[in-house]
Amino acid sequence: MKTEYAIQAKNISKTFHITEDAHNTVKHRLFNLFKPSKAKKVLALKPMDFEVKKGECIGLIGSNGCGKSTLTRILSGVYPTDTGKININGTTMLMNLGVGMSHELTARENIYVASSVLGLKIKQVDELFDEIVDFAELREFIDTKIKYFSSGMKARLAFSIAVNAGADIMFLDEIFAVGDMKFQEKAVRVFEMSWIKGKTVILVSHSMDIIQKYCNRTAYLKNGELVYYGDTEHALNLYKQDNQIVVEESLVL
Ligand SMILES: Nc1ncnc2c1ncn2[C@@H]1O[C@H](COP(=O)(O)OP(=O)(O)OP(=O)(O)O)[C@@H](O)[C@H]1O
Repeated sequence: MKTEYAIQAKNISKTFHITEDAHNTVKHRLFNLFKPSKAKKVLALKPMDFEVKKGECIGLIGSNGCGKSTLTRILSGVYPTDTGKININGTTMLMNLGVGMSHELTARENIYVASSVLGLKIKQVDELFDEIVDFAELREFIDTKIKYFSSGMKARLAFSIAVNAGADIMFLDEIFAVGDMKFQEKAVRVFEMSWIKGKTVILVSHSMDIIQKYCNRTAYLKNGELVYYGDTEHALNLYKQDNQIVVEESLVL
């Protein structure tokens, strides 16, 4: 039987160009007259191939700044890739703190915009609207601009839209680390359901337990490089080995 892929990415990479010490205030300019701003390149993702089969739940692990969010943003189309090619088979939704939603729009407007991006018609959004609002538990704030929302409220709204509007491929960036305890429990329950329903999930998490529990394969990133992609147990072991905490003997009581 032919394998069906949700994501096929070949030779993708990303470099960010940043300027350090931009002298954009008068004070800054005066004190730095003879010191030009420095341009710097950050190679956030080294060239890599990345494939996800339909219905898989893939873990993405690695230390802070190793490129996990950059990879999910490239695969979900938020950032263009510098090199290579990406084939996506289905609708995608990236869930992390409010990415993909407009801060100047209300929760109601964001529901309509995000759902239509996922391919729903206005009538379908009308039908799902109450379910999305109730699941997110945000009825009171439905006509509030989301720039006034807490990070947990934004994450709840994004999660509820994705789950109810039915994105085929979900990028969940630390989704279980936001929201209060009650919402986290609900998110876990729904997550298990959505997964069973055959959705494709790419799960970014610093929680080894969550990765171990849900992911059949895991990618381990280190300094922008994909050092391992395969068996979850093995990926977690490599990550743990690289991050063994050495406690100085003199500090041990
Ligand atoms: N928009 C951006 N502009 C410039 N540099 C960026 C940008 N986004 C990320 N970077 C840099 O790219 C590198 C990878 O960042 P990324 O956010 O992908 O890491 P991460 O693995 O998701 O980290 P964390 O676990 O802390 O969330 C870092 O060095 C970061 O500073």
